[in-house]
Amino acid sequence: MTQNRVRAAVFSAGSWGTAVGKIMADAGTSVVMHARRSEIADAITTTRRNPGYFPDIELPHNLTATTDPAAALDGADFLVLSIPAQSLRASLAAWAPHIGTDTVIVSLMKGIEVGSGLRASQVITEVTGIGAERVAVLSGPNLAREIMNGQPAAATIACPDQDATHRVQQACHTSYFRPYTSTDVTGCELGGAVKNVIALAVGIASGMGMGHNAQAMLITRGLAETTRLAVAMGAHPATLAGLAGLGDLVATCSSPLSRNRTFGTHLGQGLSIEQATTATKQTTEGVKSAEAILALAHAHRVEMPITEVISDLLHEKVTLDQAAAALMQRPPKPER
Ligand SMILES: NC(=O)c1ccc[n+]([C@@H]2O[C@H](COP(=O)([O-])OP(=O)(O)OC[C@H]3O[C@@H](n4cnc5c(N)ncnc54)[C@H](O)[C@@H]3O)[C@@H](O)[C@H]2O)c1
Ligand SMILES: O=P(O)(O)OC[C@H](O)CO
Repeated sequence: MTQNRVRAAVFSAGSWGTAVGKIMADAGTSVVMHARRSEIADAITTTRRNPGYFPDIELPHNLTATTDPAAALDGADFLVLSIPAQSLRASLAAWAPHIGTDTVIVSLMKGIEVGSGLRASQVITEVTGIGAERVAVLSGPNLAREIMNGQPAAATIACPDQDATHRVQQACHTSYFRPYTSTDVTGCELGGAVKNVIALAVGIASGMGMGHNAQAMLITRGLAETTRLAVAMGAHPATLAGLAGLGDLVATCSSPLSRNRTFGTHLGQGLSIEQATTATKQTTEGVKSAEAILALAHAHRVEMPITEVISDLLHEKVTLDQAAAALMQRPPKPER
């Protein structure tokens, strides 16, 4: 690994933040993680391990951590944001005064803000006043644990400014992580957010004892409704057939490592939403975002039957059996 003199501040030191911090450090970028808890920050800097998430994985020597947002952001070329989408607005408002005038913000978040219906990149531009050309998103089939284990993965980095996209690409390209570039921010963010809701549905089906036919049906029809919404909101359909769409959907819906799929499995097995939340522990974006995505679907007059049923289930308006019947008993129609 060669040092490239580029600096990245990664907020925060959760599962995906830690994995992307490691990727960037392995790519030669100097990384400072921001952790809320001093015991996590101290452990990362002194033991080169994150005891809260990956106690078994040694972190690179060019990655340190702090609880001080100003220190983390001092001289940073990139601010990488990886916190729950619903807490982005409040947290970023506190960090914004420390962001440099040339810093490019990279969003890793896969959620839609409840109430506003905004994607994370839109919340970022609204809160910071920074132009969209300095806000990139990174999304793809990226289960953090596999990447921490050094297994190969790829992602899409999207930003309207191609120079910014290429700089982010260089700062996170390693032997095990292959980033592609795109200008379709909307498509990447919607692909990442909606796949979480579809993964909840697949998990529920699996928990209820349904087989691979049912799961494949949900994945395929899930992609159809994701693409309908994304295209109605200005995305390119090819993005939804790429890493940030189909790729992420397949990984998340298939893997027991996915928190969204696992949460759904718990519900399908009869756990309450409260019990599933306790059992899942880490951020499960689909649970909150389902409602916001459904509101977008209504606003854009797009049919999203799976999202609608999952939103109804999460609001306890229907039972599991009623949800399954609601999908299977829809009027027959052509596939497209
Ligand atoms: N874990 C993955 O494999 C993965 C992969 C790709 C994308 N993502 C996305 O990355 C985002 C973060 O997920 P994660 O897996 O790192 O979650 P996580 O639960 O592992 O970590 C969340 C981090 O955010 C911090 N945090 C929680 N609430 C906060 C608040 N109110 N203000 C500031 N910080 C807060 C926590 O301290 C923690 O460091 C999500 O949008 C998720 O969809 C996750
Ligand atoms: O664990 P999940 O369900 O949040 O999914 C993680 C990543 O988004 C997979 O790409």
